[in-house]
Amino acid sequence: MHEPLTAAEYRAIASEISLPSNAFVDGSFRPANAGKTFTTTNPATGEILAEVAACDARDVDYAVAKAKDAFDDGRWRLQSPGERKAALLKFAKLLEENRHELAVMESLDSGKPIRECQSVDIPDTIHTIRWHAELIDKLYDNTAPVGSNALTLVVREPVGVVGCVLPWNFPLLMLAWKIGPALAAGCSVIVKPAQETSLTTLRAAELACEAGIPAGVFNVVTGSGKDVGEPIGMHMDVDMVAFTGSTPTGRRFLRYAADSNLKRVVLECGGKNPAVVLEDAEDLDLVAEQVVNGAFWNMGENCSATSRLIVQSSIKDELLERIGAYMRDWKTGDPLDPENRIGALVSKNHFEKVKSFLDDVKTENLSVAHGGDTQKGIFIEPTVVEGVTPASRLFKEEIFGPILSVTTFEDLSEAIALANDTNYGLTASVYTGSLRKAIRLSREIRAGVVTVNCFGEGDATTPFGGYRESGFGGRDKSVFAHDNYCELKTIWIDVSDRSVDETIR
Ligand SMILES: NC(=O)C1=CN([C@@H]2O[C@H](COP(=O)(O)OP(=O)(O)OC[C@H]3O[C@@H](n4cnc5c(N)ncnc54)[C@H](O)[C@@H]3O)[C@@H](O)[C@H]2O)C=CC1
Ligand code: BAL
Repeated sequence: MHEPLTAAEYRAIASEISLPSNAFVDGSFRPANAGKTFTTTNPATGEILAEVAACDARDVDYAVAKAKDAFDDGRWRLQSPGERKAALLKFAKLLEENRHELAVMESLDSGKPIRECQSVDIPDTIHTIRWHAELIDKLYDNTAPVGSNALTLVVREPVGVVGCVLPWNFPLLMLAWKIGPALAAGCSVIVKPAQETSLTTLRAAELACEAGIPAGVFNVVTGSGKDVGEPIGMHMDVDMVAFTGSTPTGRRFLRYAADSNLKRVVLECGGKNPAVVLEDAEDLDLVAEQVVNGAFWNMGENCSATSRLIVQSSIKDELLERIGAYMRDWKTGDPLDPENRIGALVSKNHFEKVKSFLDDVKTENLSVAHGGDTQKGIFIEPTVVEGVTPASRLFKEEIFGPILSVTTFEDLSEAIALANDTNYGLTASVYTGSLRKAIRLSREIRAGVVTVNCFGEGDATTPFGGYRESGFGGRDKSVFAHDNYCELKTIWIDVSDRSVDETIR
């Protein structure tokens, strides 16, 4: 269904593509109130793609008012689950019909390899919208076991107006993780894409409207974190914020909520994710393949990226050799060429941040086992660094780039201690031939997702989110995400027989 095109075909789409640039509010595109714009560029070439509306607090006020009107008059939330499902399924169908255009737009705006956009970002986005659409007419509300004098209903109701504040690393997919359950639940949304990557979000809002999701329900306000993100966080009529991004910005949303209306906040933040490889791992080729995929998928610009390889010392050299062999398939270059698995980093600023970790390799006298080249514009070759200790910045800080650090251990207790030696707790993977050790590691590592003998983030049915500074307030994906966007209401109906003298409780 998602057949890949050739590089020439993708480039032809890129040369003809029409790029949205205005905010999308109440069913139509509109410039920023103050008429300001910011430039979005293709990070792989530096070419200017579009001048996008630089909105501010007044635009946020306008969009929130429209979203609140839509929520209050019930044009979406009061539709039956079956009707909302039908509109969301049509939205998914339109995304699918426009998948090549969306994949190219995503790649141009973010530097992501088209091969990933076409095989992961776009199909997973569509699947996420479909999955939440399909869920809503299969969920039953509850009654509580209160006895025969009352009937109690425990019902879910949509939380209200939701601000979705998004990162630049998976622009469409993170949009789907938030708006899939939010719209399915009957909420209205104000989406703030990252400034680096606004384009596909704007196009998605247009397609949602075409699919019959009523005006005012899905709004997009483009601009900076300060000018748009903060006013959303502080707004008295925004009932909830769903955020994916860095931990420092996540903290800000908790402060905004405390300083405004105590809005609900769900945060999906950073990670410093370990892959723990024991000497009894059954297939070191499979381990190498999975570790390479975990570390370098999306250039390591991924909150779940494997960034710390924690390997038993007896097999370190052999595993690194096999990792080197798999890395040969990971070619760096033009993101629109499906042969390339490593594209450009998202921006010059981000490139400088990632490159600073390579500078640490020199100052800390660490050894580069593979890669390390930064010579091509803002491209960084996948890199594996050996001999990293817990004291190193490479071990402690989220790099969000294609750099994998390697640390060795002698026994299981040391492996667990190293894996947990972080303030984060998003994902981890463990590789062992022993079921007992796999289960022990899975239970002892403090992370929201642990994969055994593979790397991954689960699928639409499984919750995604982190322990400690990786997350707060709820999970993305699965039926648990649906609950994030719902209030629980208790309705207590007295059915006691008043003809007899009975105490009414
Ligand atoms: N967990 C994840 O998926 C992500 C983690 N990151 C991490 O964060 C680092 C920095 O990347 P950034 O783009 O700066 O992430 P960020 O956390 O600052 O940005 C995420 C979103 O928050 C908004 N935002 C920024 N400052 C804000 C503020 N003061 N108030 C309200 N909203 C605000 C941004 O405009 C964007 O839409 C990366 O190097 C990476 O380590 C970045 C993106 C995604
Ligand atoms: N990998 C999906 C979640 C994230 O990177 O933010």
